[in-house]
Order: sequence, then C-alpha cells, then structure tokens
Amino acid sequence: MWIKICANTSLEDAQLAVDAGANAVGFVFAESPRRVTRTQVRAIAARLPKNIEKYGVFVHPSFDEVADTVMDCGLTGVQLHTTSDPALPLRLREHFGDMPAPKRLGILRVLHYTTDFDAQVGELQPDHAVDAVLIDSRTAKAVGGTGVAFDWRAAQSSFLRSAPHLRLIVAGGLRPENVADAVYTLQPWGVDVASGVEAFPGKKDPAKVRAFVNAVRQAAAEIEKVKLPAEA
Ligand SMILES: O=C(O)c1ccccc1N[C@@H]1O[C@H](COP(=O)(O)O)[C@@H](O)[C@H]1O
Repeated sequence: MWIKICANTSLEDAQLAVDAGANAVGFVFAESPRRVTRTQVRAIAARLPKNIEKYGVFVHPSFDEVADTVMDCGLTGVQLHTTSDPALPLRLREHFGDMPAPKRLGILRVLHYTTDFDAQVGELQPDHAVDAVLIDSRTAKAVGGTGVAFDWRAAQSSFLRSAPHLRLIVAGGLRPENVADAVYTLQPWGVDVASGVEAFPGKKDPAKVRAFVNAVRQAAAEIEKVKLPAEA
C-alpha cells in the first residue's frame, strides 16, 4: 500500500518519513500552518533519496504556479485541491508527458467526501491525466489538513458504486490509532496523513510517524492474507 506523509516543513521531518518506510513525502504550498516556500523545498528535496516520491500540495493553483514549482523544487508529483480549472490535470499531463513511472509526474486530484461525492466523481474528466483520487474531508475553514475523518462506512458503498475504476487514496483525520480501521473498511490503494502524525502544527512526532507506517503495513498484510489466490 502506498503511504504519503504530508506537510513536512524540514529535512529532518521528511527524512523521518523516508526512514519509517513511507513511499512519498509532501510539502504544502498553500495557506496553512504547515506552508513552506519553494526555497525550503528545493533544499529539502535535493537531499532526499531519488526513489522517494516528492509531492507538492496546491489549492486553487494556476498552471504556471504548479509547473514552475515542479521544475524549481524537483517534485515528482502534485496534489491538486479544489481547482477552478477542470482541465488543469490534462494540461499538466500534456506538459510533463505521459510516460511510465518513475519519470511520470504523479497527479493526484482531491475530492472531498460529502453527500455529492458520486456527482464529484462523475465530473472528473475521463482523460486519464489523473493517477489517483485522494479523498479528504473539509471543514468550513479548511480544504485540507483538517484532522477530521469522514464516515468511512458510508463512503465505502459510494466508492464501490461510483469509483471502482479509480485508484483511491484516503486522507483526512488519519492517525496511528485509526488508520488500520480505515484500511480495513475502505481497502484503498493508498493513505495520506498530515496532522495526525504531528507533535504540533508543522512538526512531526517521530514515534507517531513510525507507528502510522507500521499500522498501515500490518493492515495491508492482513488484507493480503485473506485474499483468494486469484485476487492476490
Ligand atoms: O496540511 C495542510 O495544512 C493542508 C493545507 C491545505 C491543503 C491540504 C493540506 N494537507 C493535506 O490534507 C490532507 C489531510 O490532512 P490531515 O491528515 O487531516 O491533517 C492530506 O492529504 C494533506 O496532504
């Protein structure tokens, strides 16, 4: 299972995620207590292993903002929250190329789990520009980094009904104590966490980061064990 530890603000925290066994680290370029600058991320990303995926998180970004930041910071992926331009993923895919990993720019489109989830999935452009859909919660104040979980049980049937063809990444209010339950309930392709592994906003807690990754790996292994040979 793919694991991203998001909203890192220092090399120490990003390296902690790498050492704990995460597949990807993320950096928030949007309004947030965890916001970082391009200068910071360029310096951090250059010191991380080549094989760790490095995602930039953007809210309502322009094409130029995303494309310039990818090049400037050496990002390998982007996470697009609430964009008013539905064609943005396709424009980015055309710009960066439709090659296979590891050269491919990862594009994650964020949807919020609300009662109109099915409609949101229906509005996704069927252009194959998006590699995975990240399902998050939102509050009146924030579109990400909320620390609030959505109703996984209710979401499960929506996912099966409207998004069985999509790679799903679950986010929103995940913590070391509840992530296994989310994995068992939703059986996603990946998980993502920001505030749930922090000591305080903008600073990761090493014990929480390790416990989170271990809990996901263990839950994913349990799921594999009960799969029929044909499904595995
Ligand atoms: O982390 C933030 O502050 C943030 C701000 C604006 C957009 C996205 C943000 N983070 C993303 O939010 C989700 C879940 O966060 P949490 O685990 O509930 O705190 C995650 O995908 C982060 O990438």
